[in-house]
Amino acid sequence: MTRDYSQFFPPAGGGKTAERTRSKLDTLGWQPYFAQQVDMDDLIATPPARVVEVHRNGLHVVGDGIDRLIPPGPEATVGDWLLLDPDQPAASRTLHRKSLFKRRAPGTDRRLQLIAANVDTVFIVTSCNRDFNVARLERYVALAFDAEVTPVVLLTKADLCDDTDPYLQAASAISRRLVALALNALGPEPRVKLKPWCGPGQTIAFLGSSGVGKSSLVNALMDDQAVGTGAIREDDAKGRHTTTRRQLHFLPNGCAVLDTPGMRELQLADAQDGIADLFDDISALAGQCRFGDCAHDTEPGCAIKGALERGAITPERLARWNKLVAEERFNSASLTERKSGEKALQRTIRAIQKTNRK
Ligand SMILES: Nc1nc2c(ncn2[C@@H]2O[C@H](COP(=O)(O)OP(=O)(O)OP(=O)(O)O)[C@@H](O)[C@H]2O)c(=O)[nH]1
Ligand SMILES: [Zn+2]
Repeated sequence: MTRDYSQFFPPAGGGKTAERTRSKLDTLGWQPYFAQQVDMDDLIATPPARVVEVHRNGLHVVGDGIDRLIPPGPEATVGDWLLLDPDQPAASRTLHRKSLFKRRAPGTDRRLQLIAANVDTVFIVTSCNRDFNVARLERYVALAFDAEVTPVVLLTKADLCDDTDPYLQAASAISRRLVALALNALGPEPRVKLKPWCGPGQTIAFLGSSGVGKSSLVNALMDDQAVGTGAIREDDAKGRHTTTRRQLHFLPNGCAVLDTPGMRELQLADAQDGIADLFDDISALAGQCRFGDCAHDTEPGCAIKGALERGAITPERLARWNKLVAEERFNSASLTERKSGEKALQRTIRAIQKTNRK
């Protein structure tokens, strides 16, 4: 179904303005998915604005003629679209998301931590060298599926590698739904090869270990407008905000790049649905075991063991599935510990700040 949403845009000042509004919003990543959630009255009273940064003291939002900090209130993260209530910004409505990277904090409250919203494509970056690791790639692909974001695997440093085929084959074998490309992250190649996912209005993000070429790729997409690497720093011990770059920034062609510390720290925690997607064949088999709590070990009527014996699944893939499931459990557990550690640290920092103010 295609619909013309132009009617939803306020015609204030004539057609030219409406067009300008639309194109400004388009370059911020406004898509029919969001437009169909609002009617004309909403749009006039509460113009759309996108969250480009989350600060401790509020949300930085950008829209057509909007570039401001609003107080905390809306449950939103970087990449979210708000209908900005000009009189009561804290009461602005968050539109339904196309996709969401999140973490569920385990423990009693199981609070949801929102990492990044409305990413269209996530580039999972690794290099054609010893960084390459199928198990790690699988983990990232599971995360992407869980977030409902399209994953594309990028194998960088192809220029330093004699034969990229084995890497490409191993990466492509992870899922039928996965595209994998080998390239040189430096120079003009990324602009050409990544074009299908980096058009105006698209939102992209990068996942991968340190040193694989994520910043180089962004720089290459920026033309020659260099992005300072390491430009984002966390609040320092005194609680001063030292971020120097927006977490959602825009390429000259109107493609949005989402880069948050949270994205870089994403673990497998809560990628359960993604794992099920990635190993849909094995997950389906697990559901057919005679016992609901089958450990796929010595139990009679185990569908997974049966498939293994028939050669329908390989022992290697089964081992990776087992490992992912185990890691997922481990990560969820260690997150609780990490969280309580963080809270204790924050309490200490606050106590120090208080003493300093006296
Ligand atoms: N020859 C070659 N060098 C590359 C390629 N990609 C990255 N490099 C180099 O590898 C180093 C690390 O690249 P970065 O872009 O900083 O890697 P990163 O993933 O952003 O690393 P972090 O910022 O630590 O997360 C730099 O010296 C790059 O010039 C590539 O495809 N070919
Ligand atoms: Zn079983």
